[in-house]
Amino acid sequence: MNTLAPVFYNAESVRRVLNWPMVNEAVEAALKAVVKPKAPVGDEPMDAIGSEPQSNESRGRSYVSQPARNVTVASNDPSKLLLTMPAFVGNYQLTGNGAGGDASNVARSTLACKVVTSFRSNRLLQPPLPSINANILLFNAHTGELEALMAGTDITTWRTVSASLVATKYLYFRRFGPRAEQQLGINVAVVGCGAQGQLHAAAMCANFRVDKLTLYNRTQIRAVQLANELRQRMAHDSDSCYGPKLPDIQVCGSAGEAVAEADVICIATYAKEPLIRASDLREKRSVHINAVGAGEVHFGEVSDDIYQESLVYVDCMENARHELVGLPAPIAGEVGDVIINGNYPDEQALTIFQSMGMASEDACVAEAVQTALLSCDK
Ligand SMILES: NC(=O)C1=CN([C@@H]2O[C@H](COP(=O)(O)OP(=O)(O)OC[C@H]3O[C@@H](n4cnc5c(N)ncnc54)[C@H](OP(=O)(O)O)[C@@H]3O)[C@@H](O)[C@H]2O)C=CC1
Ligand SMILES: O=C([O-])C1=[NH+]CCC1
Repeated sequence: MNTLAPVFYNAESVRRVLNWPMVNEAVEAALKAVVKPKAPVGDEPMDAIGSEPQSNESRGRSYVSQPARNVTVASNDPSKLLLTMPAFVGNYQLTGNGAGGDASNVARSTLACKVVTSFRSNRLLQPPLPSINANILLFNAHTGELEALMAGTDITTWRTVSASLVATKYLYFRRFGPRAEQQLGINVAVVGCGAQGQLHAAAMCANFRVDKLTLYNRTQIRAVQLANELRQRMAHDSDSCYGPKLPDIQVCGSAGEAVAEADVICIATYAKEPLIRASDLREKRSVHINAVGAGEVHFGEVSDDIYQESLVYVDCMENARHELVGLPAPIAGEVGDVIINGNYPDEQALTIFQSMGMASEDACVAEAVQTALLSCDK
């Protein structure tokens, strides 16, 4: 029997404890946990006759149960969607770096279900509302009781941006060396300056040494507003999280112009047609793209000729089988596998992180947020 009523954590409480070290660590844990262990050499015949490879749990590794998300079309308008995203993440560890002062290395387990709507017409309302609205149910992983209902809109934006940060660290920086993310300056382009694009722009500058940030948005005034906000915020916070030199921030008239000199591109729109093409990218490739948005399909906003030249990585191979049908390139692997095994791309590679968004990321971040909030109350 549930002896305590579930706690409600509103958006303000959640925002109070969100920080990049905490979210990045939780998202990295989720990305690693989805990786299925490879059967050891010699075990293949067992797998071939239908036995499951040994589970992550039995090897003492983290593991995930994450069924394909359920999508409900929420009116006659097929762009209004309700997504149900459950996940269990078992046996994962966080060092506590940023997680509310809880520095214990104990293994954690998390059971959660995010319920999220994507109503892109919300931005046309007066006043506008976010396109994505989410709430997360957090259960006691041992008893199954509902412990908390947590506002999940900010968690969705932060964990999605964090997945791009983690992918950039391992798929781009680590090709140049073990601490390249602390040493190398990069040019970043952000295409689409909605909720996702805004936080991608701020977070890239807060987590990496960004020399130049180029912004493109279909409605240009939003890119101009974002550029002004970022310049003000960075000048104000210049001692804390940004590198020795503040980035040069430019607003561009086209997506092609924005990406022309970029090392790292973040694209997060609802566009169904490609906004960037291979001819837009600089000739000496060595470029990484975080492809975040989804129009009709996840991969509509980047052209086929870019995919065909790229190594494409995903957050979760199993989800990709459902959600990336028709992807114009083979999938090279999972980001978590690159983190675990250190099999980084070559320096000159063109890489894409095809971000679908995982319930396990929401679950791990929500658990870290809950831990941080509980430790604030002590
Ligand atoms: N991978 C993941 O885990 C997640 C992905 N997403 C996806 O990220 C994308 C952005 O979400 P979010 O930022 O919250 O949405 P917003 O509504 O806040 O922003 C939408 C952005 O897309 C632009 N846009 C829309 N249609 C077009 C078009 N046809 N051509 C060019 N630009 C267009 C808008 O430009 P304008 O200002 O001109 O309207 C705006 O910049 C969505 O596809 C969403 O589904 C969201 C959450 C998680
Ligand atoms: O992963 C997620 O939460 C979402 N992906 C697209 C809309 C919301």
